Amino acid sequence: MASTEYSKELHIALLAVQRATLLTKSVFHSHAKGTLDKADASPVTIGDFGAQALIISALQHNFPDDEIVAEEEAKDLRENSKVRQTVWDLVQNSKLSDDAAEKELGGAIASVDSMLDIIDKGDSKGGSKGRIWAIDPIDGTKGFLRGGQYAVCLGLMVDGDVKVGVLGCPNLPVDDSQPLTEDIGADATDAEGKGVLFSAVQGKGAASRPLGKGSLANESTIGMKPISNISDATFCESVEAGHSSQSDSVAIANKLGITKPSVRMDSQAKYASIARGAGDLYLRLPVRKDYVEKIWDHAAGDLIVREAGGQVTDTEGKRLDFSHGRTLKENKGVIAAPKDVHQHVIEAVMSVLGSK
Ligand SMILES: Nc1ncnc2c1ncn2[C@@H]1O[C@H](COP(=O)(O)O)[C@@H](OP(=O)(O)O)[C@H]1O
Ligand SMILES: [Mg+2]
Repeated sequence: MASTEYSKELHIALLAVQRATLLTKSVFHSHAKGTLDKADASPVTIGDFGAQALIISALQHNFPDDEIVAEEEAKDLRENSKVRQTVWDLVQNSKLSDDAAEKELGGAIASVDSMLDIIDKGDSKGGSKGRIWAIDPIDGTKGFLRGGQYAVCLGLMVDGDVKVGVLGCPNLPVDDSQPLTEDIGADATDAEGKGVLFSAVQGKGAASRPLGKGSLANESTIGMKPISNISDATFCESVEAGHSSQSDSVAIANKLGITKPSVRMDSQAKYASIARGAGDLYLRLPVRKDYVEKIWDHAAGDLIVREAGGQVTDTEGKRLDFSHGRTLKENKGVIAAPKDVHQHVIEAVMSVLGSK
């Protein structure tokens, strides 16, 4: 492997996200087949803890001095021995079939207690200094439960700037050119041709590759689709009406002359989908004034879209600012679009939101 800046970080992040995404898929299957005791805990809880443990253990092995901001803490696992055992069994059985890759990630976690300590390493306050990884072990909780879209997300920030981003999207099609539809992920977990790892390094472009099961398969460069006429654009938004205003998005679409209905999907799969040109715009329009977005919900997707030729800002046109701790407290909502139409979209967004 050529050693350019952040190439080791990218390589480890890809393998760590691959291993964790495969774990979440196996939880979904065991749950669907009834082999996971439903009384124990929700499959999201189990998948979240397992994926977070696997990613942090890989980061600690390779980058022991880095800080980590992750969504979960081990408190509930420390208090519930049955769920703890379920997660521990799963983590022990989640190995990549490529032994060399598994070794690069540091191999198995030593004990159940060290697994709990590893999960709790994700408690960094974040901030504007140093190397900080942001992890969302299962983003799009609701999508995961529906058998739809969800993503395993990992980003590296250095001095508040995202340098590396990786998204594991097990239910998106491998084929970058497949058009975006709402049911793309529904029940697709086992289907052929699903499962993608997206990645980007600052200044080096964005790529996709099949999720696979062993060594990392060949990557393809991805890029946003040029739009000659904004009225032909396809936009994505959350499935959850509580996460993004679906009435404001209709008004913004009208203003831009967009007639196609939105494509609704959960998770950062939205960022990935527009980055590969399967859709054009991603609108996330605040519903509650007091909600602050979390950095782990955006770090990887923000970089992947920008490296694919897009611009990502909040609803006022300000770049997402990852230097303020665990949240994006200086931003409201997200607007992602190809660079050359982004300003046009922001004007429509500001006009609709400003007139409310
Ligand atoms: N009121 C709100 N507004 C915006 N986002 C919210 C929200 N409440 C929760 N979220 C975040 O929205 C994420 C899912 O985004 P999306 O709607 O794009 O799938 C959730 O991540 P998790 O699923 O990891 O909890 C959660 O962090
Ligand atoms: Mg999330």
